[in-house]
Amino acid sequence: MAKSQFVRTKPHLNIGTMGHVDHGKTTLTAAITKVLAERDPGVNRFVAFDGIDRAPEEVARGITINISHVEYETATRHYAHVDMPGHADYVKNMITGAAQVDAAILVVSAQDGAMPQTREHVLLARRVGVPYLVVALNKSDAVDDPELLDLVELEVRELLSEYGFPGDDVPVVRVSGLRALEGDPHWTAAIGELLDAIDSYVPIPDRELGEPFLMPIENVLTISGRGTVVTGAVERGSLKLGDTVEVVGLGPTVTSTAIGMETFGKSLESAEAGDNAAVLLRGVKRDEVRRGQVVALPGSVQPHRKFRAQLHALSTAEGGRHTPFAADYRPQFYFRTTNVSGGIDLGDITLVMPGDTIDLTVELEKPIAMNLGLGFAVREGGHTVAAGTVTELLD
Ligand SMILES: Nc1nc2c(ncn2[C@@H]2O[C@H](COP(=O)(O)OP(=O)(O)OP(=O)(O)O)[C@@H](O)[C@H]2O)c(=O)[nH]1
Ligand SMILES: [Mg+2]
Repeated sequence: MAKSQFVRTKPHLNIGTMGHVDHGKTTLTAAITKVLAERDPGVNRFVAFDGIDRAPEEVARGITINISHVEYETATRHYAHVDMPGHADYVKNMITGAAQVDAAILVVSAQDGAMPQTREHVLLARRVGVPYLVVALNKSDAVDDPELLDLVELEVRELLSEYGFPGDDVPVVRVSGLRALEGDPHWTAAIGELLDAIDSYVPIPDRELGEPFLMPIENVLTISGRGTVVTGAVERGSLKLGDTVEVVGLGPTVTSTAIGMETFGKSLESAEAGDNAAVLLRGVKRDEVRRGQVVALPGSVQPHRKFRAQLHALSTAEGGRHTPFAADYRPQFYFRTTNVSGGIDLGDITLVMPGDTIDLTVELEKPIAMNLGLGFAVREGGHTVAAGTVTELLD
């Protein structure tokens, strides 16, 4: 059965919900799809709360992409929305997902105000380069006192400014995901206001279409009778059907040709930066490629193990360590869609205190496809303890 063709009619943006555990990210995501499905049922589909976190489903004889994304359209734009979990595992998703979002909806419960993970996520959004934040002051139905809402709003604006976001200008919209899901007209209109704020505040991103193609691999699938498919969000550049690509990182570089492409179940002639794409690779076996590698224009990116970086050790208040670390430290380094352990050389520095920003040399156990400016996170025991940027390639 032939797939329908993906038609680019509106600019496409990637967006996500982030924020403290239980502040209502998933409820809000469901509410957005509900409000838009009612507004424009021809293009939008309601995704209920329990439909948002489900595992990827296989499409018979087709190519499946990462379905933890929901898709919707406003009057002017097409959005892919990823609902990021609020627990400690968050950062891994942030690096695989939010590093590629064009904006994030910071969900803050009006009942609780900014909490430790709200702070941690704002900091990480800054570090991994999320360019725009819009605040959903959720659970506003549960707060009767408008002065209390003003106070929470002020507190969130200050927090944003503290981490270099324009706290005075960021839209802060009072919403109730729960009441909107229940169909309450006041809170349904509030979701509309939030979407309007996103449409008007977040500019259409400059997609780096002129850059060499690069897509980090999130998943590898086998389509029986057709071959191996890799999925991910295109980071930069574009890829046409029939183009030659290299799969780089973690092991030997593999050369192949893109012989099929899809996005959200529709076939693509060309995958562009910002697209969630599935790419069928000719002649590649299932075990030759894996998550954590990148698909790239041949010769445009090399695997590296050794590099210089600027590193910010999160303060204890930002969710970081309680104690300093020294040169014998061997944590996990999270790049794009994978993590690798590595050792560090601190030069003259003996101890790195929580809150310090330093320059250091890192040597990874396995090579990662790397360019200058690539961001990474450092985690130990399920917690993010530092965020860094590659400043020099040493091998
Ligand atoms: N009163 C009220 N409760 C809400 C609202 N939104 C969510 N809740 C409730 O808050 C709880 C958490 O909601 P979720 O949407 O699961 O929160 P989350 O941020 O996705 O949680 P994690 O993914 O676990 O971090 C649920 O019991 C929701 O029913 C709201 O607007 N008003
Ligand atoms: Mg959730």
